[in-house]
Amino acid sequence: MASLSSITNSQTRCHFPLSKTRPTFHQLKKRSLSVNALLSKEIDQNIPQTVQRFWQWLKEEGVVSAKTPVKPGFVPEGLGLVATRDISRNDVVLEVPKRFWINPDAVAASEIGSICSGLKPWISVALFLLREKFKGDESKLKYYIDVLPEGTNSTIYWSEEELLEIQGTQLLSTTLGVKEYVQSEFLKVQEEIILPNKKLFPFTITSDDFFWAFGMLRSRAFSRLRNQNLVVIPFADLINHSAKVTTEDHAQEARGAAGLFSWDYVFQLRSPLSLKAGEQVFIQYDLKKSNADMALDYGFIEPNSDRDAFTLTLEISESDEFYADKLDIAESNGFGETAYFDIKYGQSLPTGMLLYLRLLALGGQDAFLLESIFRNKIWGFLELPISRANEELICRVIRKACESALSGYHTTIEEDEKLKEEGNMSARLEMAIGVRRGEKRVLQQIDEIFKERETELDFLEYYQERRLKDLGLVGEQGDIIFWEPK
Ligand SMILES: C[S@@+](CC[C@H](N)C(=O)[O-])C[C@H]1O[C@@H](n2cnc3c(N)ncnc32)[C@H](O)[C@@H]1O
Repeated sequence: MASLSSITNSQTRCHFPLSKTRPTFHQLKKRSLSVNALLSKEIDQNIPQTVQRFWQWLKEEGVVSAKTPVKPGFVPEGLGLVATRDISRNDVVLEVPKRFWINPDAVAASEIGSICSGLKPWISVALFLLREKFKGDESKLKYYIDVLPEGTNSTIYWSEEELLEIQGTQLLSTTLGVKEYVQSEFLKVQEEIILPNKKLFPFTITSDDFFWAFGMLRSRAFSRLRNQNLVVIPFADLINHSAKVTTEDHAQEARGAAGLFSWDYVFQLRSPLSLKAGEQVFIQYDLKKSNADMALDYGFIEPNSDRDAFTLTLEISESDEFYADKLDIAESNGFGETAYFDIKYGQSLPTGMLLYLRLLALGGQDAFLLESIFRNKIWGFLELPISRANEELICRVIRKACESALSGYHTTIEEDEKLKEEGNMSARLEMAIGVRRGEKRVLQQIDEIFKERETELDFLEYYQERRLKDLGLVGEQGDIIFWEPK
């Protein structure tokens, strides 16, 4: 669903103690749970007034009608959409006309359009959302804003104590990087837009407010629509995620009825699964996201290991005597000075990773391959082992990196598993344990791959041997071929 990865995707490692400027977490709004089987056409009376008013507003605006087969309900994931009758797979469950969409176009057409025109899209939408929130009764989106939560379990809202639970993880460094980025964007927008335009922003916007808006966009915006990279769709954004859904194409823009007599673009959501009345409608937010991404963006993770991942960052060192040649080769083959490889649990190493590693480790007697006469062929050579020394160095460096990363976590996999078995923990601690266990499992998997490779070093075929074979000077069994003079 929301894939605001373009906002930032920092891989930088940051360290404790945390910066003191960190914003504090908004308390999650307590929204009591109630039944999820909402079979009547009217909304359940146990549901808070805010949700009832929102539903009423949607009806008055013609967004929902007797034909709409879903309505808001309280579910374990917070608010969600519940089927009011049986729904077949691919049935349209809701349509929201364009005039309700919250996106950069809506900002441009609003009172703050002219002052937001040079801003990053997400910042302009965040300001718009905040302004609507502060306008209260004056806002035409009031009933929608009233049903938005005060936060999520995203790691950007975790306390210092909670963040200690993800010590040593990539999730921690990404979280701190994102927080630093959002905070600096806030200070900039405060100075350049908010404070100089008191008439348009006649209220105080704090860093916590800005983080709230960022978290809402990150967890609720749809990003894969045609022409729409960042759009929040009231009502549609009540839909929750389920791992049971394995397809992603549930949302689309279509021409449809935007009122009793008008037609416009509508955002259309289809159910990926067939459902019985009373069941919750789910979608798949993003198949590609790791559990760490899910924790940061949405504030929940999946329990299975499919989303366990670790990003390996490899870099051509400027102090490498062959820096310029290696960089040239990397760049000619779609890489750069730094390369990021997302390694997933249970999957083979990403394409290009071994080649990039062999390039990084190239030196000594193999350095002749860096000469310009080999420039067009070198990437092909790197597909297979170059020399024992090269392959051995790769194994050593990677295994050492895994060992060092593994030593940065404050618990072992076994300890995490024991804690998990004991159960009875907060959602955030459960996420922390899941992510740190997942990262360690991937690191162990990487270590295993290179450990096994170390045992094969004597049996691999290297560049020189292949070359001699190509020239017909070595037989398939490695025997030297002699020529008898005729
Ligand atoms: C697009 S909103 C969905 C509506 C939301 N449940 C609400 O109460 O407003 C996304 C947020 O819903 C929650 N959510 C969605 N799917 C979930 C899941 N499978 N497990 C836990 N929380 C989920 C998370 O807080 C997430 O950030």
